[in-house]
Parts: sequence; structure tokens; C-alpha cells
Amino acid sequence: MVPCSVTAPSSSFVAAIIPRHTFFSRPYSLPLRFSRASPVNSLSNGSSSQSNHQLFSSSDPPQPRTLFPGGYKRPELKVPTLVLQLDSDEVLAADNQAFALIDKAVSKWVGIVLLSSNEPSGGKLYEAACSLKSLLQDRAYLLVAERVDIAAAAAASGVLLSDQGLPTVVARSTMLDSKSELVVLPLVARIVHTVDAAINASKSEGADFLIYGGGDLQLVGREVGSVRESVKIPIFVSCGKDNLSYADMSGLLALGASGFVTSLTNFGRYGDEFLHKVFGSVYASNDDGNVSEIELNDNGFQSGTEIVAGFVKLEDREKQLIETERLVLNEAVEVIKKAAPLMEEVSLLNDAVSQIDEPFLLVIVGEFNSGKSTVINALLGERYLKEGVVPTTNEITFLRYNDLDIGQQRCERHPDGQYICYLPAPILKEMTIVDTPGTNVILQRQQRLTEEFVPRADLLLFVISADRPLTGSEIAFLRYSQQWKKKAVFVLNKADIYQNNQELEEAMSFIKDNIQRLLNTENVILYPVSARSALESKLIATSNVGKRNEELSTSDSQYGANSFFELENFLYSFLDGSTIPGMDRMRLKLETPVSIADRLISACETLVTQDYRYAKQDLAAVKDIVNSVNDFALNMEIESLSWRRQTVSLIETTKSRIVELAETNLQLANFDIIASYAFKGEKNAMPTTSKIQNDIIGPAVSAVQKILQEYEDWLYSKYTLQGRLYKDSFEKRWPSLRHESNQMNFETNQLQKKVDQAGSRVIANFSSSAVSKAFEQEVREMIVGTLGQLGVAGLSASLLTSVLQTTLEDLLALGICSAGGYIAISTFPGRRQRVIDKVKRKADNLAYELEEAMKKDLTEAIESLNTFVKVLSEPYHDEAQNRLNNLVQIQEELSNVEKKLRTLQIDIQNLHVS
Ligand SMILES: Nc1nc2c(ncn2[C@@H]2O[C@H](COP(=O)(O)OP(=O)(O)OP(=O)(O)O)[C@@H](O)[C@H]2O)c(=O)[nH]1
Repeated sequence: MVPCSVTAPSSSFVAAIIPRHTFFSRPYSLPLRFSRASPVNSLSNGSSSQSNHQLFSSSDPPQPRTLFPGGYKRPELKVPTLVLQLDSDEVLAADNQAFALIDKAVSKWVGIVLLSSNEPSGGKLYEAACSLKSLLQDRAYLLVAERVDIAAAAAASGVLLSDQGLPTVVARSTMLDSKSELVVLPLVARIVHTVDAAINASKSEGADFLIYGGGDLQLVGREVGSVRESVKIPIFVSCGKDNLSYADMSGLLALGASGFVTSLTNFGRYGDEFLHKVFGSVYASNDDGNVSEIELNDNGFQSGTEIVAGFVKLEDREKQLIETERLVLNEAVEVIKKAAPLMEEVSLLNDAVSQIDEPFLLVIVGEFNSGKSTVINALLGERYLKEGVVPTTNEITFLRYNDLDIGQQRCERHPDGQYICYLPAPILKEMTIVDTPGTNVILQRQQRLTEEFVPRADLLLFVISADRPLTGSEIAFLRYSQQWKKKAVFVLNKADIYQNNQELEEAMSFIKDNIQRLLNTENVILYPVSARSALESKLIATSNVGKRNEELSTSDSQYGANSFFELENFLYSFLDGSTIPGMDRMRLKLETPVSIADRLISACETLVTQDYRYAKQDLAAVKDIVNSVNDFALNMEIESLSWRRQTVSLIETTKSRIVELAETNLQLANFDIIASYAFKGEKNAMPTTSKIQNDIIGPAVSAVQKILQEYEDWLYSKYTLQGRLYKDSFEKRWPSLRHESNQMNFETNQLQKKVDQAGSRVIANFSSSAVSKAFEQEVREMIVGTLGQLGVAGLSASLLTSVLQTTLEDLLALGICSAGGYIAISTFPGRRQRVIDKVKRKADNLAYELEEAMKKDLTEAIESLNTFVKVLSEPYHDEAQNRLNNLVQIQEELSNVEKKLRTLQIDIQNLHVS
């Protein structure tokens, strides 16, 4: 199967000139996820994970993906939204217009795209999924119907299962197994047709959302309405009707539907205005997303009472501290955003800061089926939450106070995914209770939900079931919650199952001992309770609903009901600010955001230190590239030697041949011939010189020209190739800066034109005829010089002319007859030697000039390359340097905020110390 996206391999040369592990920035948008498989952020080209080269050197230790042990991010679904249903044939046959419509759909109204196929073989489905995936980007989730394998291969967001399809857990874990680099949990949705199937899919199966398919619209509406209370995940309605009217849609939304499934054709028929009207009406009064702003603030305090940070009657000192805390936390948020702009976990801190003014958050955690819902019901005094032997809580549920009639509740799903129930239970006036899904590795999504919520808790009520006290996963979860420095109160629930007190004592001490060891504290608060009995007692005394157990006149027949009172009493003591637990509560409340900030800041510090290291490596890598031109130059210098040697040796051979020729021909025996040519004038070339010109210098010049041409070609190809490789290596390593450097093309670059081919110029200026002429001239001068001496000996010019027509013997005789003539002739070898020396000098000069010119060409080529690489490296160098400077500054800011947080922590601890 061809992968959806293919990344080009990097050239081997590039690998040779840059250390492979040094890059500008860590990839991907998930700095906190420490993922090795992430797309680059600040210098990112936005391409997918591994495409941007390996980020860490192989010696780096593996890092956890996120701060959350569950490891995966939970996909968030904004509702209401439309679900666009497409068929693979439809996608593959889509024209530009159809793609434009899909593009428009996902840019605004459609949050989920479902892709199905009627064909049993997966080829088309896969192809369609790939093309959709690249079109959607991250704007909408892409789910493939039934085919987990294809969803995984096409990197889709998840699968849609029919009611006969795979179990949700299997589908999810298959997708997870097939994509080890996934950081977001895959979405698993299910099509249901009945109320029971909807409840089952959402509760026991842990589906992420449902598609409620049915025939009759009214029936579907009624059924969706009826499961609204028990199914907390989004339900999208799919009905046979072609076009839903405004009344249909708004009616279904009002009944609790989260949106509708639509075909592309139908989507094309709905206009923006229509959809705006439909979806706008749902939250018309709450455009800011604060669905129940009034209720959220309606936390039970008397109207007119000044409330700060969820507390009343605060002293000035306390108010001041809260204000200081807010300032420091906001500062922390800013620094975190700067240090790790894509750290999604900063939302935890934002939430915590905004929560400073909200009631105390008591978060109930524990393994599934440990009795959390029953404990909460017992606290509320009414069976508000569903209880059951199979996992019943799939969403985080906020329980907030509202002045409804006893037994009544109103629940709603916030657009940001929070599920909020408003109840009239008195305890909620003082604190918001949060029910969380049971922690258990099998239920990954639920586990992650709870993990994400832990940092926000002011106090954790850890429910342990008596039938399996302290399991391995409970210990892991406890350890995790301690990373956030959360205070936890432990409840040993279902204590009624013990036969006697001794069994209870044994279980208690086993749990206490282990927790003490685990948390390294003596101070473990553990309440053995029977939430079921406590609830039943409260329900029996219905008239006393809302009162504490201590006020109930139960017969205490049910074991554990009384001990529940102690727990309740402990929690109520939190409400009284004048008591020690009350002060504790305030400290806990104020410490919650500080500990979140603390954790995030230290995560940022790790990242920034890492980034600092990478930026330094990047800077060094840039310098290495620039410096590597020196190595290249050295190699070129070595290689160019052979070219120069070739040229010089050619000239040397030529020189030797000329010298040999001169020595052979410029003999005294030939003097007459030479002299006759010398006196015939320049128009008649001497045979020697014409031989020199035609047979020796001419071919030699051509040979030198050829070598020089080859040399220059070699030089050109070498350094242009090198220039291109440098450019490629920069661009491949740091693709995001490509746009700036790709303007510089080495072949056409001005910097490159400086190499002027000096070698060729030298040889071009060297004319073989001019050289032979010069040689001839030298010979002439030699003759005239020799005969001039004779003239001195008394020869007249006319005689000389006639003499020169005579034979050598005559000449010799003449020379011999005249002492002066003899002397003149005797200077001939010396003069000839001078001619030869001149020839040698000329040749040596030429060789020297050529060598120098060739060196000059090389130097210029290297200089040109050097300049090019320097100019090319500048943006990369500047980027790395700026990053480095920026990181130093961020490090400083982080450490400043950290100091402020430390001081704040001390102030919070000392808040009530006078
Ligand atoms: N014997 C006994 N059973 C209890 C007690 N409290 C709860 N149960 C039972 O334990 C089962 C699970 O209770 P829930 O309250 O639904 O447990 P939970 O922890 O909320 O479960 P999830 O929401 O699925 O995580 C139910 O059958 C309860 O009736 C108790 O004190 N004693």
C-alpha cells in the first residue's frame, strides 16, 4: 500500500557535511508531548512528524509523551456540528466544485466527515481517505466506516462502527497499536438504532459519540430526548429524510441532539444563513460560551455577600494574597505561552486561574465500580447519579448547586465538553463535586479524562473498594496525582462486606501503610464507609434529606452508615473558614493553581533547556557548514595540483624541445644559413622558427588550452556542485527558511561570476606566432650581434653581404683570417646560449604565469563559494542566534516566575500564621 504522504530522502552528501542530529527546533506542535515524532513548530514547514528528519540524537533517552500517564490526548469535539457523510466513489469522482464544497463545509459547519464504501476491497476507500485527509487537514475529524485497518493506514481520526461492528475497545486499541506515534486517541463512534443500544454504546463501551439512525424523525427525536440524561456523549441524528427543515433541526437540537448527518448534496442546499439560524439559536443567549453563567455563580452564598475565591468573610491579608496570586499566575501563563507556545496544558492553568473565584472543587476519583457515584449520592442524600456494576460514568460531571425542587436536577452539556448537573443538594452550596470516570487502563479514554481533570482538583476524594483494596492501577494513579501535589482523602468503600472488625482493621492498616510509604507521609486520612448503607439510611429518612447523618435518627442498623458521617463531617469542616480544616481548604484552593503553574513551568524549563541545546547545536552546525568550505578548498587545492603539474610539464617539454632544436640548428656550421635568413628580412621565416611555431609551440599551445579548458570546466563543475549542495543542505535541514534562501541560485548568482578564468586569459594572450617571432628576433639579434663584432673587425656591409652568400668555409676562413673575425665568431656559442636562456626564461615565465593564473582561478572560485555560503548561512545563523538569545531571556523569565511562585507558596502556607 502506498503511504498517503511520501517524504524525500535526503542526499548522502548532505549527511556528510552536516551532523545529522542538529536542527533548529523540535518538531511538531506539541512541545509538552516530548514526542520524537512531531512536526516542527517555530521553524516548521508544517509537514508531518518524521518528515522533518530525526529530531533527537539516538542517545537521547526516551521521553514521556505528555504530562498525563495515559499518554494520549483526548480529541475534543465541539458541538453542535454537522457530520458530512461521503462515499468513496463520490470522493474519487469529485470535481473541483465538489472539493470546494467540502472545503467550505469543513471550514465552518462540519466537524466530522464520515467516509464509507460499498466495495469490499479497501483500495478505493483508502485512496478516498487519503485525498480527504489532505483536504481536511485538521479542520474536521475524518472517520472511516467499519474499516479500522484503512482508518489507521490513512491516518484518519477514527472509525465509525455499525451496531454489528467491532467492539469499541478493540477498534480503538487496534488503531493505537498500528500507529505508535499517535498522540491523540482515535475516535470511535457507533451507529445505534435503539435507546438501549445508545446507552450501552456510551456507557459500557465507551464510544466517543453516537449516530442515531432511524426512520421516523419524531420517533428519533423522542428517543434522543429520552436518552439525554443517561447518555452524556454527543448524539448525531441521521434520518432517511432528505432535507431537514429549520423546525426539524432546531427541534432535535432542543431535544439534546448534538447535530445531524448530512450528505454533500444536502449540505449544498443549506445556505450559511440557514445553518447560522439553526446552530445560532441553540446558544443564542450564550454566544460567549457561558451557557449557565448565572447558575455557575449561583454557588449558594447569600446575595449581596462579598465572595472572593469562593470564600466569604475574608481578611484583607487573604484578599491581598488572592490578588497577588492572580497576578503571578497570569504572569506564569504568559511566560509558559512564550516558552512553549503550543503547550496545550496551559489551558489547565488558565482554568485554574479563572477558578480562583469559584467554589471549592471536590473531585471524586477511583477505579471503576469502586462506588464513587454511590459515595456522591450519599453525600447528596439522593440517588442523583446512576450506580451500577459495570462502568457507569463516562464523562466528567460537575455537580453544582441550584435551587430546584428536591430530587430534581437539570443537566446540560457545555459547548466546551463539560457536563454540568444542577442539583438542590445543600453540600453543593459550599463546594462543587466532580464525578469522574473510573480509572482503569482498559478504559483509556475515561482514564485520560480523569487524569486531565486531576490538576484542577482542590481536594481528591480517593474511593477504594473494599473488595480489591489498593490495586496496581490505583497505585499508579495515586503516584500520578502526586505529581500535581494533590491533597487526597481516602475512602475505603463497601466496608460492609467485611465479616468483622478485625478484617476491616487489617484492610485499613494494609491500605494506610502502603499509602504512607507511597506518599511518604504519616498523615493519611482514610475513612472506612459503606456509601450504599449511608445512602439508604438517608433515603429512609427522606424527610431529613439534606441533613447530616449525625442528625439522622436511624437505628444504625446498617454497617458503615455511621462511619460515613465522619467523612461527611470532615468535609463539612472544610466549609468553616475558622476551623483548621477550613484554613486548610483555603490553602488547598490557593495552592491548586500554583502547583499547576509549578509543574508547567518545570516542564517548560526542561523544554527550553532542550531547545537551548538544539539552538546551540544548530548554530554550531551552521558554522560547521561555513567552515567546511575550508576543507573543500584544501581538497580542491590538492586536486588542482595535478592540473597545474600537467600544464607546467607540458611547457617544460615544449621548452626542452625548443632548446634542443635551437641547440641543434644554431650551430656555427649553420651560421651561414641562419645568417642568410636573418638578413633576408623578417618576411622570410627561418626554418627553425617556423618549425618551432608549427611543430612545437603551436601544438603545445593547443594542448595547454585544452588542459586549461578542462581545468576550468572541472573547477566550475566542482564548485557549482558544491554550492548547490550547501544550498540543499541548508534547505533540507531547515526547510522553513527555504523561502528566504532559495532566491540565491548558485549557478546564476552574482557572487559566482567573479571567477574570471585567468588561466585561459593567459593562454589566450599567448600567441605561438608571436613567441616564434620573438625567438626569430632573438636569433636575428644574435646574428647581427655576432656579425656586428665582425664589422668591428673591419668587414664592410657589402662584403658582408657577399660573404654571407659564400660557404661556411669561406666564412670560417674569413673569420680565421681576421683576428677580430675570429673573436666575433668565437662569441657565437655564448650568444646562442643567451638565446636559449631567453627561450628557457620565456618558457619558465609562461609556466609561472599560467600556474599563478590557475591558482588565482581556484582562489577566486573558493572565495566566491565562501561568500556564497556565508550569505546563504546568514538567515540560518541569525535564526539560531536569535533563538538562542530568546531562549536565554525565556530561561530568565521562567526562573523569575518560579521564584515568585515559591514565595507565593510560602505566603499561602503562612496565610493563617499570625
Ligand atoms: N456492598 C456495597 N456495594 C456498594 C457500595 N457502594 C457502592 N456499591 C456498589 O458498587 C457498584 C458500583 O457502584 P458505583 O457507585 O456505580 O461505582 P462507580 O465507582 O461510580 O462506578 P463507575 O462510575 O463506573 O466508575 C454498584 O453496584 C453499587 O451498588 C457499598 O458501600 N457497599
